Amino acid sequence: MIELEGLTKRYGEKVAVNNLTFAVRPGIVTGFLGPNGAGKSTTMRMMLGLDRPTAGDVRIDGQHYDRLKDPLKYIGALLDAKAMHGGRSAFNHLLCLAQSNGIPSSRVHEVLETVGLTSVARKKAKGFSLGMGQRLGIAGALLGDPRILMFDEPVNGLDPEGIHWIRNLMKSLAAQGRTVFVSSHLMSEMALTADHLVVIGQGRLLADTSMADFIAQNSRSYVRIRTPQRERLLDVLHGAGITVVEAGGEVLEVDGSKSERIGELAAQHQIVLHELSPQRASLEEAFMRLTAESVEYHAHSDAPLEQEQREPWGDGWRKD
Ligand SMILES: Nc1ncnc2c1ncn2[C@@H]1O[C@H](COP(=O)(O)OP(=O)(O)OP(=O)(O)O)[C@@H](O)[C@H]1O
Repeated sequence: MIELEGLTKRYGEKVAVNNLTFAVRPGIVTGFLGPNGAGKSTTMRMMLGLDRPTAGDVRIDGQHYDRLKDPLKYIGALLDAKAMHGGRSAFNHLLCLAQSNGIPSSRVHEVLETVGLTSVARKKAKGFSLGMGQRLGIAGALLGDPRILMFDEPVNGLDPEGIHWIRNLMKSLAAQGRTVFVSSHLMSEMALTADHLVVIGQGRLLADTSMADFIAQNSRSYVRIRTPQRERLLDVLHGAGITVVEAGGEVLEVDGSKSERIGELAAQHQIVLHELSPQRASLEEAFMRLTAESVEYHAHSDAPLEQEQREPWGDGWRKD
């Protein structure tokens, strides 16, 4: 379990993390979402004692990170896959980590096998692709067989097979009762992996809820209907007190989840339906809806900005 209490980090005037209170629980995968610059990496760094909070507290199984004896046995983390000595082989990189944390060297072979790097274990890490580097970082996180795992953008650079592998790995770690905390900008992937979500924007907590509730609370659910007998169906639905949004052509939309009722009414009145499908927004839509106001950097695909609106980080970007 990871517990945050009023966690705050300021860099000068900038409040990177603002009074965050939440718990990351064992047995499930918790996704950590937020737009660019929301404060995710800063929060994760504070969890690992790499940044000191300006205020508040974060505890790993009830203790501060810096009080943990052999911390890799409590919490394993992948923050930056490139943060390793490129001149060392994968094996030696892991061996150094193991030796400095009281972990038997036999464990190095096990984790190399788990992440699929056994055949390149003696090769220098600087020759590794981004995906291989991610796998080596994950091996380091698993080395101490910790109860808590934290991954910052773990699928970055992985091919589809690698993405599938890490999804299953995270799910199986959670199924073993471990605490799994993972950030990603890949919403479709997060939707398949996480059971619970913590969402932040501009350093503040925006949501701490199950995946299903998050999507339900931040999106419109409706039924999409296609019929060649549009006018007849409209009359029937109006007669039954059902409000219809007309989407053009053969398509009608009805807010809520009334597909059974609509299907029954259509059958009663012998109206042909070509489609009757309940629609639920994707995690991506729900996320964009919730975080729209806390996105700091917007790309504009319309007309180019006037010169005076441009900012030094590049054409087409504007800080609101
Ligand atoms: N060392 C630092 N000094 C000054 N400002 C910093 C520092 N580290 C982070 N920040 C600022 O704090 C804010 C949060 O940054 P952070 O990297 O935690 O966001 P993030 O959610 O991880 O973003 P991304 O999704 O882009 O990786 C940003 O505005 C960033 O510029």
